[in-house]
Amino acid sequence: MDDRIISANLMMEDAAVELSLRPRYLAEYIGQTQVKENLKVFIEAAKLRKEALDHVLLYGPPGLGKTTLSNIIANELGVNLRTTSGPAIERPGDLAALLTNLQEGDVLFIDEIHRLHRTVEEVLYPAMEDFALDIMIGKGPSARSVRLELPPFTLIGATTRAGLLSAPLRDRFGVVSRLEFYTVDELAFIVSRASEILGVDIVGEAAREIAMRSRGTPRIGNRLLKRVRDFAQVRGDGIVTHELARYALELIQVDPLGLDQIDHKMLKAMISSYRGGPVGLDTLAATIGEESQTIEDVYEPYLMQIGFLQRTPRGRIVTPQAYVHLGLPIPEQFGGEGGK
Ligand SMILES: Nc1ncnc2c1ncn2[C@@H]1O[C@H](COP(=O)(O)OP(=O)(O)OP(=O)(O)O)[C@@H](O)[C@H]1O
Ligand SMILES: [Mg+2]
Repeated sequence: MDDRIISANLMMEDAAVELSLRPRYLAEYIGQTQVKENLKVFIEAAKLRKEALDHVLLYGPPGLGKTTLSNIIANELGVNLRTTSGPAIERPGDLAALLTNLQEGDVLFIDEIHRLHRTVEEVLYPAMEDFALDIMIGKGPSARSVRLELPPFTLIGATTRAGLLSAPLRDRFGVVSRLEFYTVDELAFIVSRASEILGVDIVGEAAREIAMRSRGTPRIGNRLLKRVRDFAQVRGDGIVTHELARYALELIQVDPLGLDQIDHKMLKAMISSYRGGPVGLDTLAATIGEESQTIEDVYEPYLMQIGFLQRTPRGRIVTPQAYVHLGLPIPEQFGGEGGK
């Protein structure tokens, strides 16, 4: 079970708070400037032409704001949003029911769109392209297909794994946007905004301290803020000072770059047992008792982003920067002393 405090995956305890912290309009959506600027134009243009916005694919690691952005797009368009997810649509008929219930211009949001069933995906093609459903009536030789018109709509698909999307599905999205990890400044802003909404008294340096340890991910920033607030209330006088934030983050074992004990364990195991790599993904997974896919989608992207891990055809390798961060001597193959 993935219950690490630095996990970017949604946890039960996040759900209620996330709803209240979710920005509702583009102007409140911090960061992702490129994606936002483009969307602003496309939304404006669709509204001017009184047409449905082109289909949008949002991809990137968990917790970066894909669901949030989908809600915002519907709000900005002033249309309804229907939400579902790839695995929830079991049969083509389920999708047909969703589609025929849409009103003109509505947004249908399909989360985890890479997990759509093949047969369902095929129904989606004509729906996306021609706003039509092809329905088979009857069986055997007398079977025939009837075409049903749909109101023009916008499909927004979200995925952490764009690589798993079939080419025909990917090609049917007019707008494809990749969400990036947030900068420390952006995260500090997000944490400050969340503090205001939650009524947490926090100083700027503390918000920044939390931001630095949030792995570029708003969901983690908001979660760390809640934990730090607990310490401020129980061990302090309710005010999140810089010292208190540092003290709390140290106790919950999230280091200054946002790595936890498991990251440390993984990197150290790669160094001590495999001389820093290359190590295959499955070996790595077995070493830390985590699923390969979770490592690949959730933990590794950040470690690569900060330059601690590199992916090579033969496996993952630990970089010199990681040795420095862990306080270990840089090995000879990187021109270091190798602990001699
Ligand atoms: N740009 C942003 N500005 C402010 N807060 C944000 C932003 N992006 C995300 N958040 C916060 O982070 C939380 C998580 O975002 P969201 O649920 O949209 O992520 P997601 O990409 O859909 O994750 P998953 O891949 O797990 O579905 C939101 O509830 C919101 O509070
Ligand atoms: Mg989501």
